[in-house]
Amino acid sequence: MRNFLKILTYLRPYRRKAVIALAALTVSILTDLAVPRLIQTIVDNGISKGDMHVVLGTMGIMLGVSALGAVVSIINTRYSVDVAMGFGTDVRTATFRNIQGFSFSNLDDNRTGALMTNLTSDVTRVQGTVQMAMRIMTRAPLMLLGSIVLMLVTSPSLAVWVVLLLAITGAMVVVLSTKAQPIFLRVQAKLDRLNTLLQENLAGMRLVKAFVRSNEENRRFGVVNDDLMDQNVRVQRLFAVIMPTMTVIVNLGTVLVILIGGRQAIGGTLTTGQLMAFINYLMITMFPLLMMGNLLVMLSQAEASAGRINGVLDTKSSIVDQPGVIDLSDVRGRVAFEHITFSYDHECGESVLQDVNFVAEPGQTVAILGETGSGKTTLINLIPRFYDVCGGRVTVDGVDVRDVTLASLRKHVGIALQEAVLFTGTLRDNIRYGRPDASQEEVEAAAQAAQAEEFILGTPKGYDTMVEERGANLSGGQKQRIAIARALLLKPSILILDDSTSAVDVDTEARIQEALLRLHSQCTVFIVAQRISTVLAADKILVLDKGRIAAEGTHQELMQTSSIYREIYESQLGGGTTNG
Ligand SMILES: Nc1ncnc2c1ncn2[C@@H]1O[C@H](COP(=O)(O)OP(=O)(O)OP(=O)(O)O)[C@@H](O)[C@H]1O
Repeated sequence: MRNFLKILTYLRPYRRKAVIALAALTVSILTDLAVPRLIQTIVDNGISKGDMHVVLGTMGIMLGVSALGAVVSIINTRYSVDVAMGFGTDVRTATFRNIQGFSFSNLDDNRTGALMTNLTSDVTRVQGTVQMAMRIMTRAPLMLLGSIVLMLVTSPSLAVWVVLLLAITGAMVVVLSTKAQPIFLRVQAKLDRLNTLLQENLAGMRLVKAFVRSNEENRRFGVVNDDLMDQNVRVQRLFAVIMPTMTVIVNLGTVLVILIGGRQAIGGTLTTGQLMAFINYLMITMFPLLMMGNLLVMLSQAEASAGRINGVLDTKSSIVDQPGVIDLSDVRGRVAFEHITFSYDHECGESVLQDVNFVAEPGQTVAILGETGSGKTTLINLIPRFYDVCGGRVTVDGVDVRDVTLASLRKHVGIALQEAVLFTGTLRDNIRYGRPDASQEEVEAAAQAAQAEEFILGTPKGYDTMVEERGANLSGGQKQRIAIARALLLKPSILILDDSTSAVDVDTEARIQEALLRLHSQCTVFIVAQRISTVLAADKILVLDKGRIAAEGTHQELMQTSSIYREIYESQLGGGTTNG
């Protein structure tokens, strides 16, 4: 229960409402417990003695008690719903906010599907359990206690038998729910797997179709879905046995009470009213006790969910501002890599970058070339400090990127990521994503430089055209140009284009480069490229090979000095233009 109890700290703002809900619950229990005693009075003092006044008077009290019971029940439900919903919303918000603070490395460690499950079904389950806790879960033990006390007061000798029966039933409930617990946890695990599979499938539906893998996907889904069904069937089968068994026990208990109580009543040591009260107490005690079985299972599910939520909530971003760091201001754009070693492994095991050294002077265009997997994206990700290095340091204007605030560093770095991610909203909103206050003129200027304006104005609604989920209504090249415009709008001192013109035709790419040239004096540009035509005009070309800089220089220099570069050049442009 450690995780569930820990997450209950989020109940703190709702303490007052929780107390009201529990107070209302206590009154409602008292009213429930009063009814059998009132029936006893009606039978013993009214019907047996032929006193209609007692019958009518006690009935009046019963009605009043029932009405009070109904009112406090409504109050209890209202307040417990308020508490549970508020609690659930706060936990969801806290989890979401913590995920927003995740570093790239934290995101690498957490699968999207699992995070989605945390934010949806896990939070809902914990929230549901809190609501149950304030209604039935507290009710059951209190009811049990109250009934036992009242039974002992009514007839201690009969109560002893009933307490024995309750103890046996309680033990059975614990045994059965302990048996059911692992099955319920397995159902949960299967459901999580189904969610992850569904999410992956729906996100990649186009790929599934393109590769004609629907049958295989149907089979995969079928396996997981059948698995879930099997587990659910096992749970239901267990319940099919548990519920009738419990009913038999309740009935046996009633028979026992009638047998022993009947004898006492005939012998004159127990009144008929007391006997009836006993049977009623047995009923109102047994059912909450049986329900405790379900509640124990619910608690263990909530514990598992709370464990997963706590896992996310306790994850601290691996990239944070160190104490005493300053804001980076007035950036000129000199970027230096000094003996950089980097690994994705938290323990800095296998290196992806090794002893990388270079300097990009303000206003220079630095192109990074290299075969796939050579470490190009990894290298540029170190400039905005998406990851921390294992050795060496990355500096901007001579300052280590770890010695300035993340927000101020990233404000000066515009980046168009390898995969152009767009959000639902208008094209304008997407371009303005990093600077929502930008004017229309600024948006247009950025779109023009990114060669995006022509296609934007070609759409019926222009800048107001809605982008569908993940930019589904745009072409790859259009998405890339919006992503470049988005980066340019920041007017960054350092601009990073990570293979972000790969889906754009060569002419458009050349026009984007011309526009970037005009920005030269204001901005240091890093271009990761696969196409050599993209890098010919760069002030400096870095050729990466298995995480090391294999060659560095301008196009002309590299044609003289680097065989790897010459090979790439020959293979792509083979004897064509040598401008640059
Ligand atoms: N998030 C990550 N976690 C672990 N390993 C990674 C991660 N990202 C990249 N790698 C590994 O690091 C190496 C360099 O990857 P990187 O993406 O930097 O290459 P790249 O040169 O940009 O390749 P491409 O041209 O295909 O984009 C690869 O071996 C890759 O498998």
